[in-house]
Amino acid sequence: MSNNTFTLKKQENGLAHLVMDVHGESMNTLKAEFADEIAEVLQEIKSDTSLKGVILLSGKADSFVAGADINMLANCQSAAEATALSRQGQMIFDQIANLSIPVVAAINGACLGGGLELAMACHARVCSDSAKTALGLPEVQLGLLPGSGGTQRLPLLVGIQKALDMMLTGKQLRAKQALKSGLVDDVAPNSVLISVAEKLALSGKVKTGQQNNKEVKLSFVGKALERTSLGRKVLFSQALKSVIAKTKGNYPAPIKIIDCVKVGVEQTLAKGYQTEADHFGQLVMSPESAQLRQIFFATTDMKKEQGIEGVAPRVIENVGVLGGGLMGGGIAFVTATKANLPVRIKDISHQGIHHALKYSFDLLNKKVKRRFMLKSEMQKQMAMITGALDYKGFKSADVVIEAVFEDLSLKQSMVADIEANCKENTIFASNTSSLPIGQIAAKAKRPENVIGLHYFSPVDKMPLAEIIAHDKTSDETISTTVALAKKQGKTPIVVKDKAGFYVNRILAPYMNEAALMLLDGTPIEALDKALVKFGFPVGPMQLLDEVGIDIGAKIGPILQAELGDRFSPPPAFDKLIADGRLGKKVKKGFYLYNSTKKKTVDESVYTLLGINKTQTVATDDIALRCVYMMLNEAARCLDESIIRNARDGDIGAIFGIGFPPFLGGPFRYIDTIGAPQIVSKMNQWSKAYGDRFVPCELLIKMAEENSKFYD
Ligand SMILES: C[C@H](O)CC(=O)SCCNC(=O)CCNC(=O)[C@H](O)C(C)(C)COP(=O)(O)OP(=O)(O)OC[C@H]1O[C@@H](n2cnc3c(N)ncnc32)[C@H](O)[C@@H]1OP(=O)(O)O
Repeated sequence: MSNNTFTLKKQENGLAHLVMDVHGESMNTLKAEFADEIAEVLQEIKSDTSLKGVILLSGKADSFVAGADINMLANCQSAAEATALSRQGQMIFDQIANLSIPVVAAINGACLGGGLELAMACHARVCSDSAKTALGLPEVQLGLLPGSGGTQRLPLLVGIQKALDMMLTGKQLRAKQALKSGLVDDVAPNSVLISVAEKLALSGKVKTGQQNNKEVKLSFVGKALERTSLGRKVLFSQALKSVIAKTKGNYPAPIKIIDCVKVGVEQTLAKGYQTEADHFGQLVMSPESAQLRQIFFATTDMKKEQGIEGVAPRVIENVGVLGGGLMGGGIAFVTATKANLPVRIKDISHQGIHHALKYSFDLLNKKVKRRFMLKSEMQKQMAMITGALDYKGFKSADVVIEAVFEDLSLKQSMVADIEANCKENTIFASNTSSLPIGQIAAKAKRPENVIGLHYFSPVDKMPLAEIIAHDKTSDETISTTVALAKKQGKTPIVVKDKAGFYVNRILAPYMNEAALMLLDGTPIEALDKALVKFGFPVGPMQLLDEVGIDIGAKIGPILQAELGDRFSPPPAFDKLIADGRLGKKVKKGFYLYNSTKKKTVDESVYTLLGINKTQTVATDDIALRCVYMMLNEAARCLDESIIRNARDGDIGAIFGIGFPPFLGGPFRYIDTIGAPQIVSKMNQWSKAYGDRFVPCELLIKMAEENSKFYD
């Protein structure tokens, strides 16, 4: 077998198949070292005058090309080196585009980043209708931009607006969407993909060389925006405005993406390519991209871990869910639709079952309405979810996930019910956010089967799951629960059974600090703005409104009892509960929830809490006081082995709380700032504001040694 990545195989019909297969790797990625090989293949194509066309395909069974090799980019030592890589990619793809015989890409599976840029350099594209087929330019999620011509080619294929939307969000298109947008020319079942691509290549309809730019179909408004200089001015300035509003200036890549497109459209393609390469080089070296790439590496590693090393998970065929509320409904949804497992819900009322079924129905129906899903597929998925008021149908459950009210004796009785009604080895997984798993398992006959499986709301969207083993949980239970969470599309972290586990434990002091500043007179909007500017998706006051002020108030005393006074709930907050001010769910919280779209603070909160509004804390200090409380607690969690390592702590905070991804998570952020600086600031604040700011032992030790969490 040849060791070449690219092989040209001539066919009897006069076409050649150009197969890309990076040997020894599960996925094709583009590496600089392929340049010579590609040059040779291109020369071979050019010199064979009998060739009628080329079909570019992947040698991997279910993926095309996953982009440029991110490791290669991470190893770049200078912006000039990364710019040169970009230039090299652009030049090679340009040579493909300039071939005088039709080159058609046959795409099955992931076609992302540089992979899509390669496909766009071909003269036409056909993709399979497989669920695995996804086309997109996700570079922005790595803090980068498409650096092999993507910022110039995509607008020519799908229009400026659609191209910006794809590149600024990194969203991936399924086959049908790709066809509708003009990104691909045809869609076919994978079994006939190559013959459809061949037919197209031989049809005489594929334009080659530089003349392959067909006109993008645009609506009337689309034409006005994209085909007039005034329209484009509006379009680009709106795009920029919306990017700045969304990123608060924390992410440089989106701004540079807009610039590349603008230069290519308003000036010349050549200048567009040059701008793309220059910006790409700068972004590869940016700290934001370095952190975002680390998140990719961390999550890729985590996909391979199985809970307890060397302990294989048991096969899961059936899942039960107790409680049809918001969490139960969400858990049933991801179990049926992502894990593809039949799920049986038990609730005490028909209404509860109905609620849970409706949760899935509404989400799936939205997909059907948008034509992302066939009605028959929706019916198939809905048929996986059934409900009952008793334990009928639970006998075969391998895992039962409990999502009932946060009440210890209720949860203990659920454990007893499952032990009585299910198999000997059925796992009982509790979705508690605050009760110790050891206590839930206290009366269990088989405590080794009891574990915590903590999801975050909304379950269908939030990517994290905390897996909490108490001291008697068996290793097999841990590995099996980790496997289930992964199947449900979650990134699980295994944490220790102590109050608040990891995520709520680090969130609580952050929220408390915001509440204390509010009680000191800092306006609600100033608090929220400061933390959104810092990079959180919402501010702490808005978060309290979303989660429920009563929920926050419930967890506080549990944490205080087990972990100490730094968790004592802010005084006067019980007045909010007494006032029925529970947050968004009752349309009464820190903000007003009337029909107007603009978010407005409910000024009556200040009177209720006896607050004299005066902003005395500077915006940066507002954010840092909250964040440093979180960092300190995260370091304590690592010191107490609540989390297994700093990586889990970073991913947990980013995926569970929305800790700013461009900062890499609490531990990477501590490394960036430096433990000595953090300890010194916290010592200052502890003198000014109280003992809660006293830095933990681990941070003090690290400050003394000037050491870091990561090498
Ligand atoms: C110049 C250009 O514009 C710049 C670029 O192209 S930057 C890269 C843009 N591309 C991306 O961001 C895609 C990144 N990859 C992914 O999102 C996912 O891997 C995927 C959706 C393609 C597949 O997901 P999944 O099936 O779960 O497989 P996953 O475990 O993630 O990946 C399989 C292997 O491929 C590797 N891989 C995937 N894409 C990679 C990439 N772009 N670079 C390096 N390695 C990559 C993974 O590290 C993993 O390696 P391993 O088996 O040695 O651990």
